[in-house]
Amino acid sequence: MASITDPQRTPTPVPADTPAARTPATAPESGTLPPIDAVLSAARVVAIPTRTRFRGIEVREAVVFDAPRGPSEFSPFPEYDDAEAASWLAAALDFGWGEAPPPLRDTIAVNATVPAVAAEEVAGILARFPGCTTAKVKVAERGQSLADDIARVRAVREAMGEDALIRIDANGGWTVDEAAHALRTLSEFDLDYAEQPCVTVPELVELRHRLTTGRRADDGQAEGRRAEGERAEEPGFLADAAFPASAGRSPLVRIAADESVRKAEDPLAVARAGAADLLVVKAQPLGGVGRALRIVEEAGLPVVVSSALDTSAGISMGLRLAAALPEHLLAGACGLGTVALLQGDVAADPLVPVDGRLRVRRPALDPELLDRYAASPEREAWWRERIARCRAVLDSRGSRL
Ligand SMILES: O=C(O)CCC(=O)C1=CC=C[C@@H](O)[C@@H]1C(=O)O
Ligand SMILES: [Mg+2]
Repeated sequence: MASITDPQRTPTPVPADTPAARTPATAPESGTLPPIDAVLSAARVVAIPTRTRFRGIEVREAVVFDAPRGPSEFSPFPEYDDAEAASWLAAALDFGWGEAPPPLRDTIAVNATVPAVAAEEVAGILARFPGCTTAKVKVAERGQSLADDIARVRAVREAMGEDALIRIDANGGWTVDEAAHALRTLSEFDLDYAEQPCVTVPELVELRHRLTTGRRADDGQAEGRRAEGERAEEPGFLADAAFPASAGRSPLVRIAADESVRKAEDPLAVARAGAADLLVVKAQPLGGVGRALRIVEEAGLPVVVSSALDTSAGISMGLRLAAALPEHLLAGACGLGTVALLQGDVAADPLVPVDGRLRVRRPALDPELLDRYAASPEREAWWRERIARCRAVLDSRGSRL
């Protein structure tokens, strides 16, 4: 990323519930990144247990900033390298010290997010998302089977009723063959879309082709399975060589790209390749609200704004992105209700769904909660060093607010 400058941005009033009247006394000169000392002195590191294991995580660590423009967050997953994590820092600095684009709406509908839990646990998870009429269900979890996925999706359909929209997210866990088979099987649940069913853009292209025509692009033999995939041993996964032709030209189920946007060198490649019907966009990995907006506008595909399992500080960044999107590009409920999956939060009035929606706001950080969830001194030091290294990466890229 050469720059996170957005000359189009106009100053926006800080929403009422921010620690507001805080003048941007420490705000940097327009465009310049805030000094590292100011960034570190605004930082608090928290470690918040999840209610249920989610993408292998049982404790969510995050840095939250008590920044001049309001709370902000830096929470790349620990395994990400500095080059990738630097974009998350750009986003945090942009939201905490820069100007956010003006919101076009006051509330955002959100989906319930259902981790890869046993079917019996589904109702308990959904109860944390009151009023949500869309659910996103994790599937293709390592060590589980398609039968587990079907049982989980069925439990969601039974709990939410026929009118609910159900999406699935495979996090790239399937080969093309596995995905084609799984999506045909899951089509009885009338899915809204399937998020990142396979890892690569060519795989997504092939899958979309197959879901549209019922045939393989090369009309050849079944491809090999993902070598390390435990699910690969499941009988019947290759029984799809003659995938039944779908009627007409629309795919059996829409394909959404997530990792192919947020982890790609070129976040627009997936749209250019015609590999997805819609995009899932996240403000932190894409370098901030302004940059994500530009990517969405260039891609020209409908989007769902989603969380990175952030605290309310990071969720407010995602909300601001969702609130700034042109209406025709917003593809339904956003994946921003995930504070409900955490055991606690950094705000006394957290951004959890009410009547299936979140109000667009930046809740203040609560000092008592920051103390309660403070990370250990070792983890605190690790995150502070990470911030300094990522900040150096941004300097080397010539990044600006
Ligand atoms: O989109 C949602 O409903 C919630 C957010 C979500 O699913 C994710 C958050 C954080 C990490 C990701 O593995 C995961 C995703 O893949 O979309
Ligand atoms: Mg996803």
